[in-house]
Amino acid sequence: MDISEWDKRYIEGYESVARNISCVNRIFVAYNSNVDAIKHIGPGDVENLLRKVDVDTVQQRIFSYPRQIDSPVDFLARLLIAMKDGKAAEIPTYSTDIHEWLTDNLVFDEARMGGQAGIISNLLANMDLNKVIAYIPWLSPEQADYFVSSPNLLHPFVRQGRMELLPPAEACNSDYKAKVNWIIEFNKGLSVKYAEDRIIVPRNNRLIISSRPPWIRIDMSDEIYEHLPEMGRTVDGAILSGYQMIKEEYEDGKTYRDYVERAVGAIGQLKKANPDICIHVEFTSIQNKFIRSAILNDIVRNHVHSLGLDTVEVANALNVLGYEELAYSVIKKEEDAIVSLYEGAVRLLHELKLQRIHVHSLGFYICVVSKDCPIDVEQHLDSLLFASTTAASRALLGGIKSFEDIKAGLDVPISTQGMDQIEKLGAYLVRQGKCNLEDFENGCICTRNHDILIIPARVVDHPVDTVGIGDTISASAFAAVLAGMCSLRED
Ligand SMILES: Nc1ncnc2c1ncn2[C@@H]1O[C@H](COP(=O)(O)OP(=O)(O)O)[C@@H](O)[C@H]1O
Ligand SMILES: O=P(O)(O)OC[C@H]1O[C@](O)(CO)[C@@H](O)[C@@H]1O
Ligand SMILES: [Mg+2]
Repeated sequence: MDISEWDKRYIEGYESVARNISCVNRIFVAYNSNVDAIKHIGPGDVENLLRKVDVDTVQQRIFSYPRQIDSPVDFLARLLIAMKDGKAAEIPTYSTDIHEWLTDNLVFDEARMGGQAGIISNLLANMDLNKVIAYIPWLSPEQADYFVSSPNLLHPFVRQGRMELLPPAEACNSDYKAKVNWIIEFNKGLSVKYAEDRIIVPRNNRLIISSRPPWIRIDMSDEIYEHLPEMGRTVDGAILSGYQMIKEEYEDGKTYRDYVERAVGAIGQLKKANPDICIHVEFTSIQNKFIRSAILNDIVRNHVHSLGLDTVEVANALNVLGYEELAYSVIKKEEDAIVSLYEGAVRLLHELKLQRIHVHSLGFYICVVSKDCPIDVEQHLDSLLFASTTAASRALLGGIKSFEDIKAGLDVPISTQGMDQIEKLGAYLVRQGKCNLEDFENGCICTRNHDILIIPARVVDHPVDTVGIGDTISASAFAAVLAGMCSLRED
């Protein structure tokens, strides 16, 4: 299909999901939400910060590639790396020092809902889903304020042994404090001078400084955990994220094993009363390779149906699963990178025993689906087209306040670079005898042991910001897949 035919197919996809989305009864979302302190870096901002530290030390730190932020030098080193590559990254910090230094030296532009679970809960509630049940282990009054106040967005609360669903403002605990992450957004074309170097940012993206206060636990209270089967009975799907905050060791002697076990147990609890529940995990940039491997091998593998992630995260996942060569070819800027991305997604689908793996990249999405996925490829394509429309609207407007807002995304141009990229993948698939050109052109490819959906995505030239667009893509696609499943049950 050419761009005008894709435009028409996008409208069909949007309308199909708009008809079905009300079939979804409930979606459960957990664990992580935080406050995102967003700073849009402008000309001279980085140079000003560099004047406050020793630039030679920053240069040295760039070579050592810090995997956590303990100082302004670590922060500036990772910021320069991210800006130079235009790549998204999330780096943990375990002290409040950098928060204070950034507050004193950078000042943020806006404080907004952050965290995959927080962003996704608000998105789904604003899409008028029947019910979104959000669970945040550390829901403070300040954090509760960042949830949309809507009757369809509730939080579980156990009182006298009974579980109730309350608005977040009534379910919060004043003993908890807000967790604040810094989001440094940088725009394509921004130039930064440091030492003898000059960086020109190649694409809009963001660096996340993830605060990891000592009280953070990716876990559920025993009371909520015990009531999960009761809650899971009426839930069509669950979207789980935040596992990146699991640590190898804790001050009380517990280790990551305890929290991995609880995470797997919670998924088992959800399935207990509702074996058909569909589980999605939203992945992210995880600096600790050991934890990244444990999440994939011990939580996702065998327990999860659906995985959402971006291109770099596919490479990172392949790396810890032993496909180092393939991981490297995914991220090197060469002609066949998209072919490696597809081949990598196929390996992850089979290695992790998933039903679907949805990869979002700037300009195109690839979704590899197992043969036992309940919805057909055309319905699945609708969900990706709907997701791209929703993401484009978020990038254009800065947020989705209603289902109506999503339509604005249909006017965002389809990426011609994305079209060029997927043409390369199409040529490869036809050469490999995996499909004929017509199937490829329609975006739906059925091979012997998996199906593939490939779409060119709509891309906003100057997005309001980029943080959370990936969460938006994965969650709206997953909600649309659930809608497709529910509509099949109703037919
Ligand atoms: N300007 C844009 N217009 C449309 N989509 C975009 C734009 N910028 C980024 N995206 C999409 O958002 C995705 C970002 O995903 P990710 O890095 O997972 O972000 P996050 O985890 O912060 O939500 C990109 O892979 C791309 O598909
Ligand atoms: O790992 P953490 O600290 O929960 O942070 C997740 C980060 O990822 C995002 O959800 C974007 O995906 C940000 O909003 C948030 O700051
Ligand atoms: Mg993401």
